[in-house]
Amino acid sequence: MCGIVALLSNEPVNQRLYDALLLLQHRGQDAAGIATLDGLHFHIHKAMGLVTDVFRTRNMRDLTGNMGIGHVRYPTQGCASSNQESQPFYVNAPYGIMFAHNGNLTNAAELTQELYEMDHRHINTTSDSEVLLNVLANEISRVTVNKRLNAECAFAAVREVHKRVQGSYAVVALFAGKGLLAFRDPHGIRPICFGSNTTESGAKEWMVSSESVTMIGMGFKVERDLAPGEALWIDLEGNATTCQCAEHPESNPCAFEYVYFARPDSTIDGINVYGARLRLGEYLAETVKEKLDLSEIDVVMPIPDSSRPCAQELAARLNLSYREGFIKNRYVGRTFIMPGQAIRKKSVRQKLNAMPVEFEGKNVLLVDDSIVRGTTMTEIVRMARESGAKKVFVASSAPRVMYPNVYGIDMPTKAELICGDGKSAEEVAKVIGADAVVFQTLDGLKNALHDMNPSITRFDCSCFDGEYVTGTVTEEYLARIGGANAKPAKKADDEDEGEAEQPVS
Ligand SMILES: O=P(O)(O)OC[C@H]1O[C@H](OP(=O)(O)OP(=O)(O)O)[C@H](O)[C@@H]1O
Ligand SMILES: NC(=O)CC[C@H](N)C(=O)O
Ligand SMILES: [Mg+2]
Repeated sequence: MCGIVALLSNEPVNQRLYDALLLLQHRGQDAAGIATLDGLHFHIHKAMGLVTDVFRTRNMRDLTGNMGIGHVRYPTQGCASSNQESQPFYVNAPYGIMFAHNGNLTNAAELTQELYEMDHRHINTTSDSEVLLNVLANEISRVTVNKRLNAECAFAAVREVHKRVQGSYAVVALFAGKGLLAFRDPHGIRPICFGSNTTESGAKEWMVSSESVTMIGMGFKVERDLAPGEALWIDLEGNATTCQCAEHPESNPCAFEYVYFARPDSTIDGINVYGARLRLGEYLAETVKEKLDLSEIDVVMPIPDSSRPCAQELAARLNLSYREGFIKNRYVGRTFIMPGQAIRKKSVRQKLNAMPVEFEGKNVLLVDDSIVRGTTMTEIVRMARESGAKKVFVASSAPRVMYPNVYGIDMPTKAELICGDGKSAEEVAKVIGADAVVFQTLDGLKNALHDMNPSITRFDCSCFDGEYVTGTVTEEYLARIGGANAKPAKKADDEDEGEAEQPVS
């Protein structure tokens, strides 16, 4: 999952893009970048690291201009530890395009070859986002032969992109001297929304972002989500036009956004994420009631951060007491999206600390939003026992994660998933050392989300049920990415660290 943002204004945008990226930091911790457009000149700064580490005062000063885009990266393809694969990406023709992508293409290898042989375009990284940028650039070139780039041309190009590209994509692309294009894949797997604001001088400014929290946090009015397959063009005068570009759009938003990825204070496709997590707690409470003897449970505890709303609702429904037994170190980021198992494992202990006073002599029910590789829960159960818990039960607000995700969450192989070999809840309990484990049912997940927005009839639940909504994912593809991703990534420490300056706050 990455975070993308674009801002078009009549005032400088550098500081506000930085602020927006801070609000999207939970979507990607590996790299960050901002590109601004000043007249016909792009300025860009991007590097590995958190937003606060990447941007120094001198970088910010260089990012002049009243429009720009930003990106925080959580890699799914290509090299995880490369400055060159951090975004935004740039191509100089046609016009000069600065580009940021959230999602994952499932035909990037075929497209790379096709781009080289048919379109004579060279891809110089292993990032699927560079591939998508070049497909877009190629289609823009084709539709603008003897024409000036405008909304109509941009939409025609997006139609062609939909035909060639498979997978998930939410994109912002800034064209030098022309305007901003944003678009979403025909299944609407990854989120993207847009909003506006009227400045003190009366001018209208626009923001496009992965999540509504950036707009709310920065005083913009959320207009709406881009619909699946829809594109938005905003010209340099600030005139915005939208167009449905897909032949058969379908709304299949990613269920994992609601379970874990997105911020609870965002609303995606009409579903408030916090509300969805409470609802998941209601359904999970029903399953816990069926599977466990409630009289045995003394206390319900969340695993900070993401499981809190679910755990609170579950405790309330079951009339059980709710306590915080784990204290989170606020300076350690999200462990699931860290690169590499060793760092993830070490970080769980650094991030969470158990308070014996809440555990001694008690039977505890620990609630997490998901158990994916089992890294967190294995450590957590051990810590609960070390702190004096008698019995340790575990509940997950997501069903068993059994299949690779190919749409933007970095879990490409079954082998790395604790339930990838089809383990039952009892078998998982043995592996993580719990007395019992209860998973949300698949229907519980689907119903909870559907209740929140009945107009959406199918969510992308592929990592839970193995059904890939784009219909283009083959066994051969899954085998290929499993192999490719098994390659050890280059260590982040190998990169140039640059000179230290004061971060901008
Ligand atoms: O089974 P695993 O592979 O360990 O993955 C699942 C865990 O990872 C996430 O936490 P994370 O620390 O990333 O973020 P959070 O603070 O938002 O809960 C998620 O909330 C689970 O706790
Ligand atoms: N999670 C994402 O959206 C990743 C974007 C892109 N596939 C990359 O690996 O950089
Ligand atoms: Mg967690």
